[in-house]
Amino acid sequence: MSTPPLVLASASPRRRELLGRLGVPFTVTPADVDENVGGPGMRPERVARALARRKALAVAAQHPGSVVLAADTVVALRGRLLGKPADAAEAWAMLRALRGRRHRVITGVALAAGRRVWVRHVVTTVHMRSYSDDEIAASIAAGTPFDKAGAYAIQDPDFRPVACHEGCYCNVVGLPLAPVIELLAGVGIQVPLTEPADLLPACACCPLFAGAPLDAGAGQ
Ligand SMILES: Cc1cn([C@H]2C[C@H](O)[C@@H](COP(=O)(O)OP(=O)(O)OP(=O)(O)O)O2)c(=O)[nH]c1=O
Repeated sequence: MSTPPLVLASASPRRRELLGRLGVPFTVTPADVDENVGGPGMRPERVARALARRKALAVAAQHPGSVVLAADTVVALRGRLLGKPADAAEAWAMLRALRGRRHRVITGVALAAGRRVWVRHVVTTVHMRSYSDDEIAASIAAGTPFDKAGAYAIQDPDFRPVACHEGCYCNVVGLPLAPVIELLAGVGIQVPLTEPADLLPACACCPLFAGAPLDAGAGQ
């Protein structure tokens, strides 16, 4: 049986690069959806899952016969949801609120085939270091915050705002590969992993990338 074509429903260069590392062929069609979902009290997991689902189904409607992968990343700080900052003032507020504290990053992942859709999510706990106001200003001047949930990039080689994280690193960058591998297998797309025995239970994808920084980096 031939495997269905795979479409990544994303405009994110980071998601494109992470999926590319799995070695399965795919094309890209960004999803254009309303990112407002639920009410103010909605749990971050539900928001990330609902938006990933919405993106996958929107692009699946344009690609009958393909399977469509989409994701959505949100940052949750003490019950508040931080999305992408609208302007420099919002980026300042987010980076000051996150400074020296712990928060959660949740990415919802959805795979759609026609009108069927499967959804997963992954949570990573991130501890920020106590960076200075000058470092925040430099990051904003570089333009890094504006397409990132929470106004930062864990992969930013200049700012390096994260002290440490627990769980999946790729999840923070925008695409946790363990559930992606599982969902693709479910529709008959096998990822050519060579060393599955080496994968850690806490994060089945990060060891694949040890020592290999993202080319897409922080700014793109
Ligand atoms: C927290 C964090 C987020 N991000 C990025 C991942 C996502 O691209 C973005 C969150 O926004 P999303 O709305 O999840 O995604 P997007 O609009 O960039 O792309 P698309 O919907 O087309 O797939 O923030 C990082 O690159 N590094 C980080 O450390």
